[in-house]
Amino acid sequence: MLTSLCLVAVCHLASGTDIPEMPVWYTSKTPYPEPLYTVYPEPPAGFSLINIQHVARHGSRGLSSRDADDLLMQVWLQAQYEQALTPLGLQLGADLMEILRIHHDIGYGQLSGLGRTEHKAQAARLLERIVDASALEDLEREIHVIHSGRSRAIDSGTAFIDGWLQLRPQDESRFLEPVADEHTVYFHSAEGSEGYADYRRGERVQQVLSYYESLEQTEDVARAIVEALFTKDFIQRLDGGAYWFVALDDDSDVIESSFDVAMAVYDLFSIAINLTEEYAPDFLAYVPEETRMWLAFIDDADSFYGRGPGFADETISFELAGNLVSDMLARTNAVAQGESTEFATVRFTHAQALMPIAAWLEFPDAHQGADPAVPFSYENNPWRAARVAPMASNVQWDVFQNGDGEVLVRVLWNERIAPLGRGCEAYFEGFYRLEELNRCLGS
Ligand SMILES: O=P(O)(O)O[C@H]1[C@H](OP(=O)(O)O)[C@@H](OP(=O)(O)O)[C@H](O)[C@@H](O)[C@H]1OP(=O)(O)O
Repeated sequence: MLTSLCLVAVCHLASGTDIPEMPVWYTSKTPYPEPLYTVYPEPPAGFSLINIQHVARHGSRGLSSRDADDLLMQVWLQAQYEQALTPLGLQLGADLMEILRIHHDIGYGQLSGLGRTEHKAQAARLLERIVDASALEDLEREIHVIHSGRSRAIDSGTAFIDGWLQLRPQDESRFLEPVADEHTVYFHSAEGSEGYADYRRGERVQQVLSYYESLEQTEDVARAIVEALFTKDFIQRLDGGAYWFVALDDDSDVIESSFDVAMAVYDLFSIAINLTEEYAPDFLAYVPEETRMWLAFIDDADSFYGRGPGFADETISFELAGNLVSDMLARTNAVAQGESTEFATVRFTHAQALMPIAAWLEFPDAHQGADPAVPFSYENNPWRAARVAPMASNVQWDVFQNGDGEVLVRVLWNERIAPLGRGCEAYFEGFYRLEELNRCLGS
C-alpha cells in the first residue's frame, strides 16, 4: 500500500508541479532546473517501450552575439576617460574584462561547460527512465539525431550522445549521422517562415515593446542601474544623445540611453549564470534588488510576444511548431505500424522551437495569449520563460505498445508529466492513446 501511495505521491510531484523554485528574476537564460524526482507512472501490464521522440533546446551558453559585453565596455571606457565612474562602476570594468575574456575563449553563441553537463545528464536520466525496455537492447533499432544547424545545437547533441554512450557504449553504431532540419526544429528561420518574420519585426510587436519601454517604472529601473555606476553628468550626456555606442559585429546593436545600459547589464547577469563552469563573475551586484523583477518582466515580454503565446487573436508566434509535432507524430505512427525500425529520434534546437511547441501543445501556463487591448503582464499571465523554456528545456514522448497493437504515449515536458491541451483526452495521468494524439494533434 505504501509503495503505491508513495509512487502516486512522487508521480504527482513529477507531474510538472515540482518545478524547482528559481529566483523570480530569471528568464529565458535560466540554466536547466533538473527534476527533483525522476519516478514516473508506468503503462498498464503488457505494454513495452517501442520508441522515443525527443526535442530539446541547447544547453547553457555564452552570449548569442558580441553585444552586451562589447557595448558596455565601450560605455565604461568613455566613463573612465571622463572620470565619471562610481566605485561600483570602477569594479564593473574588471568584470567586463573577464566576461569578454571568457567569450574570447569559448566563442559567442557557443555551448558552455554547464550546457554540456545539462545534456549529458539528460541522456543519463532518460536511460534510467527506460532501463527495463527490451527495445533498448535491440541494437538494430537506430537512433536519429536532428539539429538546427547552429553550433550550440550540434554540440548539445554531441554532449547528449556522449552521456548516453558513457552508460551504453554498445549503442555507438545505433546513432545515425546528425542532420540539420530547419523545417521541423528551426521553423522560424526556415523557408515558409516569412509571415512569422514579418510579425516578429512588425509594428504590432514593436508597439507593445515600445509601450513597456515608455513606462515610468522602466525609466526608474534604468536610472537606478546607471546611477549606481556613473555620475549624473555622464548619464545626462548619455540620455541627451551625446554618445552612440555601436557593437563591433552588428551595427543594429547599440547603446544610446540609460535603458539600453540597463538591459545590457541584465543580459550580462543573465548569461553569467550560464557560465559557472567558466567561473564568470557574478553580475548580480550591478542589478539592484528593486530592479530585478521589472527587468525580468521586460525580457519575458520580448520572448512572450516574439516566440511564446503572443496575442490571443492570432497564432503566428507559435503556429509553425506544428511542423515539429507533425514529425514527432509521423515517426511514432511509422514505428507503431511496423514501417520504421527507429528506436528514437533526438532533436536539438533553440528557444525559438521550445517556446512555440509549449504554446502549440497548450502545456499548463505556456499557452495563454495576451488580450490585444491589455498587454502581457506578470499579473495577468502565468507565462514565464524560465519555466517554459530554460536552457536544455525539452519535450519527450515515451511510446509503448502491447501485443494487440494498442499504443500509449507518455508525454513529458522538462522531464515531468505534463497534460496536453488542444482537447486531448488522457488515457490516464501522463498517458495518451496514439489514436487520440492523431485526432487532437494531427493536421
Ligand atoms: O537575447 P538574445 O540575443 O540572447 O536572444 C537570442 C535567443 O536567446 P533567448 O533570448 O531566447 O534566450 C536565442 O535563442 P537560443 O535558444 O538559441 O538561446 C536566439 O537563437 C538568438 O537569435 C537570439 O534571439 P533573437 O530573437 O534573435 O533576439
